Amino acid sequence: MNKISHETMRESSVLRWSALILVALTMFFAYMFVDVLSPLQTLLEQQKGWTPEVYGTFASSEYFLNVFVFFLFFAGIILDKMGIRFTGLLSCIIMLIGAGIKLYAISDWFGADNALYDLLNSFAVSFPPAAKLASVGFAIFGCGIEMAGITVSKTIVKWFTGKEMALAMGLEMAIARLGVAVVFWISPYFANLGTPDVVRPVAVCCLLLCIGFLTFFVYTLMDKKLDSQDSTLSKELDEEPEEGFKMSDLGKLLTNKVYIITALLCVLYYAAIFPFQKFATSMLENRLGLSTTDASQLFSWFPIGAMILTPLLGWFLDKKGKGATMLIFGSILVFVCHMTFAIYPFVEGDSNSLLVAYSAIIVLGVSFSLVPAALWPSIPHLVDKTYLGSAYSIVFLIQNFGLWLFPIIIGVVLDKSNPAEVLIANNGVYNYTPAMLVFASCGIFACILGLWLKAEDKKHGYGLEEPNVKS
Ligand SMILES: NCCCC[C@H](NC(=O)[C@@H](N)CCCCN)C(=O)O
Repeated sequence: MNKISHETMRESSVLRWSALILVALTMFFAYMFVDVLSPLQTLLEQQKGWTPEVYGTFASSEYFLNVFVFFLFFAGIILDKMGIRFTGLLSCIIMLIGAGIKLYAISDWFGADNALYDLLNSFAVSFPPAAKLASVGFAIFGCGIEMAGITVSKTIVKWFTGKEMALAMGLEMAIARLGVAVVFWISPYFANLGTPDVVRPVAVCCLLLCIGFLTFFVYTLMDKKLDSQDSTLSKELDEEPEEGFKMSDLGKLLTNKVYIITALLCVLYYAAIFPFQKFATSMLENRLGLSTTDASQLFSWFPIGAMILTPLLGWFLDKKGKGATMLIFGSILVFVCHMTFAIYPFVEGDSNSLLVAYSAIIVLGVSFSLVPAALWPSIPHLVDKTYLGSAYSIVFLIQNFGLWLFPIIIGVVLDKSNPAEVLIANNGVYNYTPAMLVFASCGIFACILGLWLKAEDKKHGYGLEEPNVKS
């Protein structure tokens, strides 16, 4: 009798974790690109005339096509139908195209003697042509990075189900956070290398994106081998082939109450994080009177804190569970941080003020570990794996709507709460209190949804409070 081997590459921890590192590196470089301009808002205003409103609209353009052309919706279907290798490579190519356009838009090559420049300058003149074209590039890049995000999530589920799934997701996010921390350091550094210039750091990050493409390409070789091992194994075990994705599965998703609660929690929570990240450097400059470099370095402790804690909390979730409880605590902490920046009477140059600011940023880092570490591994508990790609894509789609809307809201709130005459009277220092109150309110609503989710889990037993590793 032939002996059937149940071993696939997934059973080798070295190969499993190598696969994770390869896809995580793609996300590392992608996240660097996302925030390359975040620490340079002040320089953008001085050099390119991008007001907070222009900057806010540019920042939110990352999500525009995902939300309004439903790109993410199609990305989920493409992922479920075409698989990880095709979707992952496609997403990298889309990111590179978008990044190239953004680089061109802010460079000196795109200037007044250019027909496209003149065309973009012929309408909505308060929005500079460079910002318009950069927004188009960023919107295309946004399609790529979100498509890559759902592909990577599905990849992790593929390799780690029944194993250290939350730890793996936590580690992947930790590597992405490291990208954000690194870019908050190197972006002002490259910008100020010689004559201050916003183009240099963007060019560097474009090059790094190419490395991300290569690491994903290497991963596809492993993925192909794993698929062939899986199909040989199912033939040997005489298993029925898995049912593929059907359009009717989307209906199942959208009528799944607990899945929708999770998606709403996700949009509210992340609205208080990523849009805040776009304004954080400027907020710290204005609230504490710090230089761009100091504000940016202070803020970089947020992704660093999240980077250290997310895998640890992922490990905790694998071993002990308590996912829904983690979502509730994380939401409370985001509220605490934003309220601190909204109402604490910060004084320029005061060491207590600096201590409070550092503490609030660390609290935010802890929050940003608790929620992502628990949220993403909870999705496979709520839906069938045949439409997991679509399940991730629809959560991302709803979340992207919030990520698109909030930078615009905050830009408008900042402009309205700082009319020109008040700004002049305040020596150009922006009042950030109303904007921070908007962010804080998201934390409260997310917390309420977390409590609801926990109650539903208790009633129906989805296993959100259960450990992932089955011993
Ligand atoms: N495998 C990890 C899944 C998601 C991680 C999550 N990312 C997102 O939610 C993205 N849709 C938005 C990224 C926005 C960056 N501009 C995360 O916590 O990073």
